[in-house]
Amino acid sequence: MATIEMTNLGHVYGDGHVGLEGIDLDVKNGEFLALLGPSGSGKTTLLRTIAGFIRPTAGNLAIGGSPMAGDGVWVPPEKRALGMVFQDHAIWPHLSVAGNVGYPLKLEGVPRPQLAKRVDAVLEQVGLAEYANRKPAALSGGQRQRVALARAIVAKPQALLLDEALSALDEPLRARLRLELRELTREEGLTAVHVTHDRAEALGLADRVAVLNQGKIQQIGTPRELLQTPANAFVASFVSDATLFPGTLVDGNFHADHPGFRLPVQHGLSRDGKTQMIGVRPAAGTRSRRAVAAVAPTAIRLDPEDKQTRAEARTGATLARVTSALYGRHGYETSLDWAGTRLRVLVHGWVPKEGELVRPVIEQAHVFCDEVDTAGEHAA
Ligand SMILES: Nc1ncnc2c1ncn2[C@@H]1O[C@H](COP(=O)(O)OP(=O)(O)OP(=O)(O)O)[C@@H](O)[C@H]1O
Repeated sequence: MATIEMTNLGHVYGDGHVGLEGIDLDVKNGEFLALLGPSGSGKTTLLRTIAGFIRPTAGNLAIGGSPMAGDGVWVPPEKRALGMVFQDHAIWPHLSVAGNVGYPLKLEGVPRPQLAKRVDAVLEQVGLAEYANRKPAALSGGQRQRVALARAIVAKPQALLLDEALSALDEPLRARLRLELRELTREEGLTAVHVTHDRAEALGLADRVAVLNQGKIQQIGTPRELLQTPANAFVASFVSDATLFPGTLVDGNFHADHPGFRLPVQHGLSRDGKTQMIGVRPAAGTRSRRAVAAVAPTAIRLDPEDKQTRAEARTGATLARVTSALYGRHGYETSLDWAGTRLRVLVHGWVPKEGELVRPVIEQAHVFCDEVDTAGEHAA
């Protein structure tokens, strides 16, 4: 277990592609950190840079307080004492389970009795004690991934690096391994960095999550912080499925371009009531500027179709039409067409029907300045 410190870390690939830029990230001792982001955001590049498979073109990396890369220092991967698990559980088919798990210790020249003891202990931890003599071909996908995990931790690495390690597994096995992985890293006090594009997995598993986009960190925070106080429109949209509404901020009041958008509370931060407008940071001396409001699916109430909504529709009010409603664990995940904007809403207590006319009531929005370009890109 160790800290991992990155300062202004960057990597430009040989063809000029920017993989990472200006990464400042400190992973604490024993912390479980998830790297989350869309495809091509730099998650794998960052993990491979920590592992030592990629040499950064800028900045510094230290593990356990020792410099690994930067300022003329370069420590190769095999000298970094890290455990790695990949998506495709690269284990050797010709070795038994115990042979696979003990391999890193054998390379280190650990004496046989000591090696056998440690292998037994780790196999016990991952629930494979009875499978020590089996060949990988006679194991299930989940069991093979447990072998890969046992092999990664057997030599007590400084940190565990996981690259989409659970992504190839089906639910509910994946959910079970997620829990086991968390328990195991806690028991061993392991520092872990886990790459995933699965938001639920990152939020459910990690102490903190670093959200990446286009090679840069957008926000680092606890799952709660990312959901409650997203740093920008990208994070709100990617992490919470927020719908983005471009508009203008005039003297601290947000005016959306969308004809139906209303924020009941304007001017500032009213955190006490249900209706909030958070995160308005108007630039000094600027009275009017473009901005974007991010509205999470949980921050909108839908009033179902009734006499009143039908009457409103006749008078030209901007109502929304339900395009789909999927039953989920937390309610109906509902998509709507709201005057050309695709709106996502989580509905409780009633079942929205396709084609139904409903009235969206926005209860909370995060408003961000300076992000109209990003907003345009990510608006649904
Ligand atoms: N070998 C390479 N040469 C040039 N560019 C590369 C190379 N590998 C990755 N890239 C680019 O670097 C950026 C980051 O890629 P990376 O694989 O780290 O993203 P990722 O977030 O892990 O994506 P995914 O979830 O699809 O695996 C992308 O724009 C990608 O096209």
